[in-house]
Amino acid sequence: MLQSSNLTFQYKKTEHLFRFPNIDLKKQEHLVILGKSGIGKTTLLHLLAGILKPSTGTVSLNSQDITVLRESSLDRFRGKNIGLVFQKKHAIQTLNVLDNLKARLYFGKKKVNLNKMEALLAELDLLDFKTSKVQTLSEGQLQRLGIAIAVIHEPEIILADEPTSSLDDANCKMVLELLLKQAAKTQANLIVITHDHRIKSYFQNTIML
Ligand SMILES: Nc1ncnc2c1ncn2[C@@H]1O[C@H](COP(=O)(O)OP(=O)(O)OP(=O)(O)O)[C@@H](O)[C@H]1O
Repeated sequence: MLQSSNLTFQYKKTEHLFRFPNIDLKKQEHLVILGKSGIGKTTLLHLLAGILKPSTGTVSLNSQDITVLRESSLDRFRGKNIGLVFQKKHAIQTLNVLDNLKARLYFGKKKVNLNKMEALLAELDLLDFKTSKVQTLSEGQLQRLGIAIAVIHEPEIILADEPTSSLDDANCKMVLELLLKQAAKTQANLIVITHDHRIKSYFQNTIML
């Protein structure tokens, strides 16, 4: 399903060349990538998502090497196949909760299905807020909306950047269980990058950068 091989990356105007270990995940296998601050975790996640182009190496999702795709094809591919849970919440502030999900489906060229959207919001304890504007949500609700936006289009792979670092143990457990449950529902791969060692036990595969 997801493979990366010989990935290296250098930011413009910097000396350091990042070298990343190879990744090989079969369907429904999950991975946590650990490492201290500044080691390159977000850089690796952005390479896996096709947000950054590597200096060398390949990233293949379902046998499609995304490093050879042009910008517009890559946007389409990412919109359809990848779900991103960002450190900073990325809902559209001026839209309500439901419209944020519709926007994500539209971007991924997937059908809008009200029942499906409402079922997901119910699972994430957000159904009562479906017509609420994003600005009025609490931090926890925003975080759960971030997960809903990342998975509503049923991506092949869910990539999460530090989803638990600022959370207490109970919320850390809840967010991880939600991510794992959503991944199981659509048979997606889940990759989490973090420096939060509490979450190691949830994953069968670990890479330490
Ligand atoms: N656009 C950029 N240009 C130059 N250097 C960058 C850029 N983005 C990140 N870096 C540097 O690359 C290194 C790795 O950054 P990255 O965000 O991947 O680390 P990280 O392991 O995710 O850190 P953290 O856990 O603190 O989020 C850091 O030293 C950072 O300053």
